[in-house]
Amino acid sequence: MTKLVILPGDGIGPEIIDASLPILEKVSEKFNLEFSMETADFGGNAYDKHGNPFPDETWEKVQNSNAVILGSVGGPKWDDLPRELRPEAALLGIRKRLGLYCNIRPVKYHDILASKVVWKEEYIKGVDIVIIRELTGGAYFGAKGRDEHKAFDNIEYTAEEVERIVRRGFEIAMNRKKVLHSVDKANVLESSRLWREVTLRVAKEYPEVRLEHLYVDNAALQLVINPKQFDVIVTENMFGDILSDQAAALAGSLGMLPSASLGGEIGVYEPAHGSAPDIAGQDKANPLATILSLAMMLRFTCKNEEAAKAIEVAVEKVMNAGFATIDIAGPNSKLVGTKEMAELVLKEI
Ligand SMILES: NC(=O)C1=CN([C@@H]2O[C@H](COP(=O)(O)OP(=O)(O)OC[C@H]3O[C@@H](n4cnc5c(N)ncnc54)[C@H](O)[C@@H]3O)[C@@H](O)[C@H]2O)C=CC1
Ligand SMILES: CC(C)CC(=O)C(=O)O
Ligand SMILES: [Mg+2]
Repeated sequence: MTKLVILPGDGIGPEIIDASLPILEKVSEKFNLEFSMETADFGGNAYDKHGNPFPDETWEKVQNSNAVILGSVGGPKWDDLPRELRPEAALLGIRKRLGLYCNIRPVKYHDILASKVVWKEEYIKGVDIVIIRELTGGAYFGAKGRDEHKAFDNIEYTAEEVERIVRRGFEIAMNRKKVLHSVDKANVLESSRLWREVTLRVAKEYPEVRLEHLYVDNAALQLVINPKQFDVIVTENMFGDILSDQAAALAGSLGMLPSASLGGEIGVYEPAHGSAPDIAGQDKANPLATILSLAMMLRFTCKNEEAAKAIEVAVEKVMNAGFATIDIAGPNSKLVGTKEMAELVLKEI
């Protein structure tokens, strides 16, 4: 029995979660897997109800689970709250409390997106990148301060924090093309100099892996002009946050990017995107990032590769049949909404 806690969150969170969960029921029947599911308040809606974006009851449920399925949090309604009460504080909080230092964000180009992406097909066909983002360190968690005239957010990393994430990078690279790009800003930042030193030290244990270092500004450029050179990218928290949104353009939309946050006993699975207030409540959101995050849960928490693949293949089939939500639709697409897209995937399983 896999105990799941579902945190729908804010904005498009509840609609993408509602649409996607029936797929898990179907997978559980087909592959004889047992799940229990409990829903809990988290994010802006939790603040409205409890005065706390990450209520104790939610934390209790999370601690008693094997995995968390998260929609998305945040929105303009909560933007003026003090930092510790904002929905985003709950997100950072759950990552830190569960020790989820390793965020895996796969980015894949599908041929069907040719008319949607801005690249000529020869530059992008075959793009298949895994971004490994450090998730519990750096500027989002370092010392912060503010007075009338000054504000700061420290980028802080220990050698141990760098080593464990970089090691994940090498391990994943070993199982793929044995090429690892480490992204830093070692020409300017002390934290990046440490990052690079540790990476070079760990690299000695993986002589088969070709290691390349890139400064983050150049990495942003290279992702646009020559994305096919990348296979596995490992980087610190904020760089990974920014580069993964940028890389989502290679997959046609943020709505195509799933993620797994790992490192402790309990994994969190969530789309890489946010709560998309601009399209919330309109049945427009692409649920595929969430659906593909369920596949990652089956792979990493349930260790059931067959079930994970079944979801990924079903998504592929639906896309190949020309169905698309508006964010990935081209002139010849069959336009569908959030619910219908998820139903189509379900039918393919
Ligand atoms: N993991 C999380 O819960 C995250 C939460 N946020 C929060 O979300 C709120 C909105 O942030 P934004 O910067 O606007 O980022 P966002 O990721 O919510 O949206 C950026 C753009 O991508 C589009 N988009 C996002 N997901 C989509 C989907 N599934 N299908 C189709 N289009 C999609 C949106 O419509 C928007 O145009 C903020 O409060 C932010 O703090 C942002 C990122 C991650
Ligand atoms: C609150 C942010 C760190 C969320 C985000 O942008 C992300 O995890 O990608
Ligand atoms: Mg982000």
